[in-house]
Amino acid sequence: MSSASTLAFIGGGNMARSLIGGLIARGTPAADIRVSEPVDVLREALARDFGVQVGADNAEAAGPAGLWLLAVKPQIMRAVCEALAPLAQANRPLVVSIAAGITAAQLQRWLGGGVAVVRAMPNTPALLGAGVTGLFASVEVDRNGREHAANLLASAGRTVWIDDEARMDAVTATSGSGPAYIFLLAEAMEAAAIAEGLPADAARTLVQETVLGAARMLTESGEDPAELRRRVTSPGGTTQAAVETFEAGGFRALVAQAIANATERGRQLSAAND
Ligand SMILES: NC(=O)C1=CN([C@@H]2O[C@H](COP(=O)(O)OP(=O)(O)OC[C@H]3O[C@@H](n4cnc5c(N)ncnc54)[C@H](O)[C@@H]3O)[C@@H](O)[C@H]2O)C=CC1
Ligand SMILES: O=C(O)[C@@H]1CCC=N1
Repeated sequence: MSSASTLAFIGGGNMARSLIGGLIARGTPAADIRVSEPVDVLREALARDFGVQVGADNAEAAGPAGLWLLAVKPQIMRAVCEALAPLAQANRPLVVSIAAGITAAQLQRWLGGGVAVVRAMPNTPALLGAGVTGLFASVEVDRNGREHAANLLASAGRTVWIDDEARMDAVTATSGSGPAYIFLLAEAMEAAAIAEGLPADAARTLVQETVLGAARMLTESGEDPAELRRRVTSPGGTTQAAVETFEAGGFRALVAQAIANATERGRQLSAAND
């Protein structure tokens, strides 16, 4: 018998862990979360850290659950879904997939058709409740299903509905992968600070707090990033010297190309794993 309140994670890797951490921190009872994960150490860590029910059998985790959260890699999504198709047809759960690229139509087909499918693209700050998730619902998802999916992901941070599924690859390239871009910038800033003679621990603290402070100004002021940047930039000053260097090096075009390539990779993941 499946229960609407029980949630099954199929795959208990990095992103599942971040989402589970967010859910538990915001009051979802651990007893309502079941996780299926083949790697022993990951399974044991989830049970130890969050108190959730764990196992290695996908159907066993999914059987009692009204909502399935598919958190496996795009490359194995087809095999995982096809193995769960009889259960999906019998129980008609709400299925939420967080896989990059994989489309609602593919998930539908692999699960046997007629299943309510939501595509969600969260990001790892979900662990702190500071994530953001783009959501797309297939036509089979009713109002309750949309609310259920949105409430689930709201425990990870803010949610944004996307009407055109084709744009989910752009969401993935912007916010799904986005934390890695900020971490890359932090790595580069730290290395540069050390090269300028700062001790490593000082460089780390300075970069960490700068990223945090800038992110808070961006979100809490609601102001345009260009205006916030302008206020740091004294004419003829140090910031101007740095920003001109970024611009001369093609920073904006590089960011645009990086996000375009990530978007294209989403499409390729769909085609390659069909
Ligand atoms: N890491 C991230 O920042 C984000 C990842 N995603 C998506 O989340 C999904 C998972 O990504 P990660 O957590 O990064 O990868 P991961 O590799 O950390 O997690 C996937 C987990 O699935 C497990 N697994 C492998 N075969 C399985 C099977 N047959 N049944 C059940 N579990 C199985 C693996 O052992 C692994 O722990 C991907 O589809 C990715 O596109 C989405 C948003 C952000
Ligand atoms: O790199 C990836 O493919 C996944 C999807 C978004 C973040 N990580």
